[in-house]
Amino acid sequence: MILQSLELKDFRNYESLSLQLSPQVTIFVGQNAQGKTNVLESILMLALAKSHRAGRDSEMIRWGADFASVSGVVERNQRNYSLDLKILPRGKKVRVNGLEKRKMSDFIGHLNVVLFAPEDLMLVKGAPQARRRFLDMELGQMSPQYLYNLAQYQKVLQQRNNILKDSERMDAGLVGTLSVWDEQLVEYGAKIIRKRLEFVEKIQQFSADIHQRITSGREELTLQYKSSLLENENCSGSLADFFREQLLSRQKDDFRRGSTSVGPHRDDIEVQINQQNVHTFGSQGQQRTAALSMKLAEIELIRHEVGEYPVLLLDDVLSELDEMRQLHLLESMGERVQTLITTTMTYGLQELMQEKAVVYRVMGGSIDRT
Ligand SMILES: Nc1ncnc2c1ncn2[C@@H]1O[C@H](COP(=O)(O)OP(=O)(O)OP(=O)(O)O)[C@@H](O)[C@H]1O
Repeated sequence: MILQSLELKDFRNYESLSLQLSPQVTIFVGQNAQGKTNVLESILMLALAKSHRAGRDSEMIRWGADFASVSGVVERNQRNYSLDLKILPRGKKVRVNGLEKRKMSDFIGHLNVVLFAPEDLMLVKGAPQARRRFLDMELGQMSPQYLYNLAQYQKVLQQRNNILKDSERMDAGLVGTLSVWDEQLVEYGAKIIRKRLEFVEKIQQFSADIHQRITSGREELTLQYKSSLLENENCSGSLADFFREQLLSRQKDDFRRGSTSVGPHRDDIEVQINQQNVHTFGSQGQQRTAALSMKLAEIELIRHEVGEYPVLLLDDVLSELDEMRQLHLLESMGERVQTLITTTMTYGLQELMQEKAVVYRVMGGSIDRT
């Protein structure tokens, strides 16, 4: 799929911006804090209606403005879709081909993106939270149902944790509602785990192939979804039954900690190279290569699932990779994947890409073609 054009109004440091994008490579060059990442963030908003870095949506409204808007035209399956997203101080409004959509899930998924930022190189080395985010971002844009289940799960989890934290100050009636929250937590949680399991199995195949290519066959990469709820050899019932049972048996502890100790919000992906856990035993280089393989696998998985390549967003990441890994990244983009790159480098990359890239210079919230 191709994002043909992008228009911003009062988004971050852009008062007004209108851009045509190359179907192949577009490079945004500029010094720090000029607005390069803001452009990629706005594209992420068109894809996911969610930013990868803003705590609250309203942070993206240009200071002093009433609202922000992001619009773009996406070509997929030989059809064009115009996507509009308006960010208000409270809430968002979205339209597809001019028609307002009440449910975000009817908007998300028209544009698929894979974002690769320097922090993604910590995907394997970093905390489990980063790997859960990886799962949620990709599954979320491929499955509106997953996104819905996740949002419901988070809401219920929050309610349950509020009860656990404040039980002493609450009346017994309210504490007694815990079992109602438990039931909902089990319902949404089991669906999330099943979907994540399926996703990890699929992405494992792609990332193993890519990793083998990058390491010239020396390393075998395996990914496994890890959840304490999947270790239920002694329980003959379903995943939901085991989850329910675990919530009950850990209830006392959970009250003491003031939080819920079991569920998909505690799960992880175990990454192994040649049967060794890379998080614990891998070298820095192995951890970075494994992360690169996982991100590149996302591109292939989306193509496999939705029938077209996603748009690849590379946020200042090339300078973080050595030449060999850079080459693999650029190779896998090839001619097939529309790619948008931000960089502070004024040499090297441009020379490498000059023939096929459209290059924009970014300075203080304005963009000029070079
Ligand atoms: N809501 C907002 N309104 C106006 N300006 C904003 C807003 N939010 C962020 N900015 C400005 O946007 C700029 C940061 O832009 P961005 O994060 O895109 O930088 P960048 O060019 O990617 O830099 P780097 O190379 O350091 O990552 C800062 O100057 C910041 O003050």
